[in-house]
Amino acid sequence: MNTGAMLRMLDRADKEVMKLSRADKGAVYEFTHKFRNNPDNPGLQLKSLHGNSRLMSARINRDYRALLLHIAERDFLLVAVKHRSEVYDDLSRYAYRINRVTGGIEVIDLTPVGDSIVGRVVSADSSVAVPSVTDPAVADPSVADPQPTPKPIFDRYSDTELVELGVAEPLLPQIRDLTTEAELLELLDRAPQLTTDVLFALFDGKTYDEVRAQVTDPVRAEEPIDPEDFEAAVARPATQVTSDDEALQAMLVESFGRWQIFLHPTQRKLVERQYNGPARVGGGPGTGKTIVALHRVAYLARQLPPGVDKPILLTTFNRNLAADLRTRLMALGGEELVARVDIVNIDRLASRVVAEARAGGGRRTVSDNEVPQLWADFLIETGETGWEPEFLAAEWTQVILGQVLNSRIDYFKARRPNRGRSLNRMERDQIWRLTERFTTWLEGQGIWTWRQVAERAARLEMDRAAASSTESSGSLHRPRYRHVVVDEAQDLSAAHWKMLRAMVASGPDDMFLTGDTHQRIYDNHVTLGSLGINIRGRSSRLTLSYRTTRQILADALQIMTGEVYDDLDGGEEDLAGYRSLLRGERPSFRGAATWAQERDLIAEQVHAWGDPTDGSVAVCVPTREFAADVIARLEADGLPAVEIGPDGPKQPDGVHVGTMHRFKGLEYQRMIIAGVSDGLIPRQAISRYRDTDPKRYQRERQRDRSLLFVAATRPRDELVVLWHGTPSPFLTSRLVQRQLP
Ligand SMILES: Nc1ncnc2c1ncn2[C@@H]1O[C@H](COP(=O)(O)OP(=O)(O)OP(=O)(O)O)[C@@H](O)[C@H]1O
Repeated sequence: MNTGAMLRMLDRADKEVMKLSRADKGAVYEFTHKFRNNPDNPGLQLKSLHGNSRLMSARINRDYRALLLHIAERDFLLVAVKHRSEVYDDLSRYAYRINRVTGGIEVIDLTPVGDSIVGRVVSADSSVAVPSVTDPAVADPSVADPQPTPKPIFDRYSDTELVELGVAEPLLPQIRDLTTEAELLELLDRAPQLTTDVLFALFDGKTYDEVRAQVTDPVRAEEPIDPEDFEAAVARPATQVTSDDEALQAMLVESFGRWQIFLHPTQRKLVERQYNGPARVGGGPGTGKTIVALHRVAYLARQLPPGVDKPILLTTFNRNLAADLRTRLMALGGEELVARVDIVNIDRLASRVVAEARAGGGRRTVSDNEVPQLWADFLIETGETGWEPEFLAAEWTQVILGQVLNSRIDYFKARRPNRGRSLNRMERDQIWRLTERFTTWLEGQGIWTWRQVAERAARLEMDRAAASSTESSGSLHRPRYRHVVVDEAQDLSAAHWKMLRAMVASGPDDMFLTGDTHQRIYDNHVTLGSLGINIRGRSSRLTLSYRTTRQILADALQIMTGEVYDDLDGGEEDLAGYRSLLRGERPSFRGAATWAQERDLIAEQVHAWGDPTDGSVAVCVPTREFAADVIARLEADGLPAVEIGPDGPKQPDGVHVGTMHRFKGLEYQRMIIAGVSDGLIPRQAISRYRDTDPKRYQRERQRDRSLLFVAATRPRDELVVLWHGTPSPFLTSRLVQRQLP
């Protein structure tokens, strides 16, 4: 007879466990092991707490008891780890139920709010509302004058309204009494996830309807909920549990990252859904898009038949991001998972395709930044006049290569969005002929650009896919992958997308894309629908940031004020509902008279933080020259400084210093963004397009704004923004006026 049992852990319990001493954690590990082998083991003293209720306790060691919820015959959920005195003291403290909105299990600790020390020491001043991008003037609750008899925070909403949003009913009496942010935080520290999400969003000034649409609806169960069916409830995404016993044990022993174990219900739903075609997950920085992409890969891998091939492609924009994906996927699923996944950055994938077809002809690949200069050289050498090299470079990369145009006729018909001046047929004919001569000229020099490689790879893959559709099944030309997962999707070009589309057969779960157009830092704008990637009806958004504090988010969103962003498919996207449950200091803003003085401020700030050299602090600057200056300044003070290169920081320790592009995908505890001055951010060089090519000007400006936004959303706890001379126009007057004397 099988005496074993299933034991999963509810997400809130792991927070308690992680606070235990090493020895007690070890005891929890022992306990879970024994329990899974045989819950009836007399040493475990498993017993019901509420008479015939589902709530049970079991002995972990002399001091600690496990609080368990009995789900089914031999299926248990570890809901809390408590000191033994607490477990028997007052059982009316605990309520458990199935949430009527999400269908997930919630175990609620009903200890009254208000008596704790936290409630008294957190000052009301530290509350900062996160404004929405479109409405930066959202009321800040901290501004309200304190009343002699404070007004309950949520008195505008009836019980029914709150319950409809998914708030846990047993907490309603306590919620009614909340009058300060400190009390709210204390309550939310132990409230179920959805209650926390809803109350915070309301507190931040979101309307009832916004909260329903942005917070509640994404986690609403699709099927009717039976409030007594705990077996069904434990399987729903809304019940945040360890996925399996091994994960629970691994977490205790190896202190796994929380992200490896607990997905937010919204994240889990997206990971485990079956999609009828390409799906896209958007969302602001730090909302776990990469985490979702990684879990999606693991989920898809679990459905694969056994084999030694790599039917899943996991790709992203650049090399260091791909390396990071590999490390994180390894942490998530080990060798076995990584063995089934091809992890490669997009340009490398394209050059692999080209190399395999021997289509490169031994050419050296040069950076796309060199293209304008190459055009200039070509025009001088050939004596061609009449066109600006800049214009031709952009036309060639964005329209001809960008859209993988096959022929002159295709170019005549091509749409040229965002290209400024229009071209008649004769002009197009001239440009087409010039580009043909230009590519032959490049070939003569033994070079080509990454965009050309991508275009060539796309063409090869499209030909390959066309060949496979005309051949009988079992041919050599089977699609390369069964599933394609793309992170940082906002930065891929049309040619990249055409290549990817051709690499996987259209069908359920073929493509899964994560990305945020607010963080687009390369000049690639696409409409996926026109590239054969139809995400209509399969597009979702994550809104809860796990990385930065509400205070940092609020200021980062100010940087984005007034700009309009696309949704990769011809529509618009905003950051509505973007929020965080973390809190900290407000970022500080400070101007210096000169760059030399600003460097002194950087050094001063790092000293004020206690000179940490463990890689937890970074300085972000606009150019490499500035990076070199900062490194020299810090080193002059005896602080080891490390440059962030294309593959990430050159070593883990020291103060990391890098240009804005390098910060994509990185996270720090504290950061300084320096050189946020007018003329540097946005770059002075783009002002020449203001009159000659306003659309380009707009695009380049948006790109620089996104770079600043990406940088501002990397720190977890503290952010300092510095400039010299006039501050960047991206810093709103509200931010600049906050500067310290
Ligand atoms: N469910 C989760 N539980 C715990 N931590 C999480 C969870 N989801 C995400 N995180 C953490 O939040 C941080 C941001 O996650 P991630 O890098 O996936 O966000 P992102 O949306 O891809 O960000 P960006 O757009 O800035 O690249 C990481 O430190 C990650 O470990």
